[in-house]
Amino acid sequence: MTLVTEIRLREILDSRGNATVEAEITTESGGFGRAAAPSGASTGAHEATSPPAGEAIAAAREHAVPRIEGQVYAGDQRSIDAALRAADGTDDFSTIGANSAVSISMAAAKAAADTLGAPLYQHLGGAFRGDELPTPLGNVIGGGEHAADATDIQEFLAVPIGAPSATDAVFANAAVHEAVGEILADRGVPAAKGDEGAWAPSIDDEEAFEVVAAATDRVADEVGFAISMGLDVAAAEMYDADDGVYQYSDTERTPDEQIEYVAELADEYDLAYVEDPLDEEDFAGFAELTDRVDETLICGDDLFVTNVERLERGIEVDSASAILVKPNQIGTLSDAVDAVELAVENGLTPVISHRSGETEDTTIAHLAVATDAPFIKTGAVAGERTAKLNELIRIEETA
Ligand SMILES: C=C(OP(=O)(O)O)C(=O)O
Ligand SMILES: [Mg+2]
Repeated sequence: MTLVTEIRLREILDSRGNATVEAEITTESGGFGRAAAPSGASTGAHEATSPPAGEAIAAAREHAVPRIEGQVYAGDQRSIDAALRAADGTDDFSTIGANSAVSISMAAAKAAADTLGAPLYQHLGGAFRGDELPTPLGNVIGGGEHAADATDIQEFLAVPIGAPSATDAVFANAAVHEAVGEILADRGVPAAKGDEGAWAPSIDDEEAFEVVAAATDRVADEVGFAISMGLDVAAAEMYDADDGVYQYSDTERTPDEQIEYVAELADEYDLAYVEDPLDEEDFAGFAELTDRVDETLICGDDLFVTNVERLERGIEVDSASAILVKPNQIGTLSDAVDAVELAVENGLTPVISHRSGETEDTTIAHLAVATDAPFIKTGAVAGERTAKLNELIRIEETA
């Protein structure tokens, strides 16, 4: 039986060394699930609220735990997530915290899978899910809010679109990361790493494009399949709403100039993917850019924040061709899956994603496989990133 008998909550460390929430759930027949909440640095203004871990845990113990223990079945994910919403009583989880909610939601799914003796992706995706595995987007150079004194654009991503398998794609991204390190060294550029394990050199965006293009070309030649480039501009972080301009280190761009700039980059570098090219309130600007580019996925992260209401707004005006899905942006697995389903019904590509602050938790690898998402964004190297990538390799072996 999957009746939840016990929920334990504790503070653990995330990859930035901050406290985050970990949940453990035990079921009546001894099933066990453990999950932890990630945390963002370049968070969207419309994300669910995550208070400090200690406060979130205290609130969840008071409001949510008594409503679930002995009363809700872990295998019934919708009921678990409805109980979390009812316990919280707000739209944005500001009572118990999205960090408490998402860790309990994910731990329940894992406890149910354990009780059933099934892998998590199978429990979440069911027997008749598709058999495609997601292609990983690997962050190889990063700046913005994820590193000091580095690029303006937050993420330069390797996109191994021609990889014959997810495993080949994972290794290709790591090879691009290594090649970027070598090319930077050849140029005499010292580089530490940012929050997600990507190189964080003190170079301008133009040089980063050159370096990543050289690295993807070099590795594509070695592995014999196509590797494109992608970006997360995280443009909301550089948008100055008072002046109505995007602030770059060396220049500023009006919204029209920003659209022009990103469209030119997409053309010049054959970008397969651009996330958050414009401010999180600019549904119309996103739509203009999506219309301008042919081959480039335009993805909304801060724009949609995994929220079906914001996604509906974007669908009405054709704002984007892809949506980033981060379970902790919205607070439960059910809400995240609803966003994936609405996106797919309307022709948008779902991209399941990590946060810049992560743990060893591997739920998103299973979620991506369960939902047949074509892409997963979870870094290229660093332990908390390879935890998910290695899980994908294991899943590919058995799925
Ligand atoms: C992963 C990202 O960063 P953060 O978790 O800081 O929002 C992102 O912006 O896509
Ligand atoms: Mg983003």
